[in-house]
Amino acid sequence: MNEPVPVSILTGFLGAGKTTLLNRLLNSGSLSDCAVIINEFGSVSLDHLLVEQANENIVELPDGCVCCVMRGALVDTLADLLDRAQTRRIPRLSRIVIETTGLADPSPVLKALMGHPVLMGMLRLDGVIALVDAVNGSMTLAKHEEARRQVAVADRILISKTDLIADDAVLATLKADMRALNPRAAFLDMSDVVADKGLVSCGPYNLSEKDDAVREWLGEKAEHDHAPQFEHDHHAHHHHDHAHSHIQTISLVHDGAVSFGVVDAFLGQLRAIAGDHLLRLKGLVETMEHPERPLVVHGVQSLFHPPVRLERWPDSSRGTRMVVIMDGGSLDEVKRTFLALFGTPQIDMADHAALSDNPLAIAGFTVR
Ligand SMILES: Nc1nc2c(ncn2[C@@H]2O[C@H](COP(=O)(O)OP(=O)(O)OP(=O)(O)O)[C@@H](O)[C@H]2O)c(=O)[nH]1
Repeated sequence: MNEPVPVSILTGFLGAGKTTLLNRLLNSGSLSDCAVIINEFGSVSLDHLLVEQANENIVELPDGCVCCVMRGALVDTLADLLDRAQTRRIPRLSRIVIETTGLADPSPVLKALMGHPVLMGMLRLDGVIALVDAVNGSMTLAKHEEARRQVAVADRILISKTDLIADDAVLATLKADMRALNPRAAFLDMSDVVADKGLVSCGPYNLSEKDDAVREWLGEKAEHDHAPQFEHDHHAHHHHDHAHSHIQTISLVHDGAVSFGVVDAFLGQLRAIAGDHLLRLKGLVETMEHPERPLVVHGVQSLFHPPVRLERWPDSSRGTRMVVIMDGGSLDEVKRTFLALFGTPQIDMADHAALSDNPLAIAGFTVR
């Protein structure tokens, strides 16, 4: 009988750096005999395009958040991978890594796996690795229950974007916030970690080392009624909260190339329109300046990363595909601005020149 295949869960709030870490692991060869399951929130999926390697072991779950509606699809995908490995249609798997969406509470995923006796005969739940962005981390933990749960269930917490933090006190506060949620997890700095197999291998997931609240979420009766540091409710459907909250997503698509100035103007306008409501922007853009090298844009709350260019298009589509995720605010305004700037004429709407010549627009970016 084959040894159970370890399953690692990679979690972390929107834009924390999960795909960046996966790319480092894939490029270092550490995941060569592993399968990677990617789940994304938003109907235009980009993550699989931003993962720099394409092979049959990288599987994208269809649109939807794995913690809510996608648990059935996850179980089917795992069963299919195991079947393909057993029937030697793919090589034997040494590990499966599941990347959750940034809005996922990982506990229902863990619970779904733990509660599936057939799968658990063939799989072994290994570590939960949570990524936390040093720039937005404390604010995100304060505002979003999903982020608190990601930290609480983790065995290992990787802190990303420490290179962007000038003040050590910010990091100290973040670590204290995370300690309050998870007293035992190891903290690692993303800029120090070696991207090898050891990073995703934490050893069997050990519930007895977890906080009472975590054991309760995972269905193990806890001694106490609640743990005060988590403002979670005990309603059976707590994990559906984000589906009914103010979090909304929009996909913006445009055919044909645009100038870099248009992209720059749109990013400036987006910051102004969305303000604190913006959780995430990511996109691939065909620019007139380098049509063969797509521009990748990333915004994570108020932090906009410098756009980068990919060497080539990851698939046969061209043009612009962007996803914007907001917590409240007006997606409609974002859409109208996009249509105006990207050159889709609309009645009663400012045109491109009026918007891009706006003296209040936020100053631009340089492209790496
Ligand atoms: N400076 C810096 N940028 C980082 C670091 N980690 C990630 N980023 C940037 O953060 C942005 C978002 O990173 P992703 O890897 O796409 O984040 P993600 O968690 O996969 O995002 P979602 O799937 O949307 O939740 C990108 O522009 C990355 O280059 C880091 O340690 N330092």
